[in-house]
Amino acid sequence: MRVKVCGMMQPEQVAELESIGATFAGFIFYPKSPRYIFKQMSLLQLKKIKNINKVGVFVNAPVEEVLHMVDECGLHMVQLHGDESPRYCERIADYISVVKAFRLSENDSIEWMIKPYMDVCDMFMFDTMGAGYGGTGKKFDWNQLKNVTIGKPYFLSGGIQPDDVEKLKEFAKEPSSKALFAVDINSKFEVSPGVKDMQKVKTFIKELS
Ligand SMILES: O=C(O)c1ccccc1N[C@@H]1O[C@H](COP(=O)(O)O)[C@@H](O)[C@H]1O
Repeated sequence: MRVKVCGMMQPEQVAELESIGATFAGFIFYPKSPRYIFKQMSLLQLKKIKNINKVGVFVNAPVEEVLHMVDECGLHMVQLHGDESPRYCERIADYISVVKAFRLSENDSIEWMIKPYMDVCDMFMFDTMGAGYGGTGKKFDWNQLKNVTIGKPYFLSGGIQPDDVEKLKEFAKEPSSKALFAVDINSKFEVSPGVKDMQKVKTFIKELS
């Protein structure tokens, strides 16, 4: 199973990701996040990272700013984690692959939420609704995804933790999980915001593969 390690802030830790089997590194471009990339990494350091797919995570940022960062930092994919409209996603998707994140509450109709985005995004992400926009460390009920036709590859996110490996393997076996593209990990693997426990990340990826 592919793994995206999100909220990376330390160049030395990013450098390790490929060799331990991660597919994507996520960088948060949301200034209000404790994982805001430019708190600990310079633009030049980010530009120099070449050995892993770089995903930029944005929250309601102006389109021009997102596209500027895509070019400046050499991003491979953009994750839109705010309240971005389908038209907004479409404008970004003209230039780069777009992952639209949906923050789920109990009883949300996923089919209804994703429908307007179906033709304007490349992939989806499902995360947990909470205070703020992401990095809540909380899980939603994955059963909400059962019996839903997602129709696009998706990332499973929200509070995924080191001891979730067996649960994830079981989830991936469900017929309705065939669109599961990758697992997204973040705050539950941290020593402090933006500083990952790389041993935990390594063990998780190894056990999951
Ligand atoms: O991590 C953040 O600070 C953040 C801020 C704003 C938008 C998105 C953010 N992170 C994303 O949230 C998911 C879930 O994180 P967690 O596992 O619940 O901590 C994470 O993978 C990021 O993509």
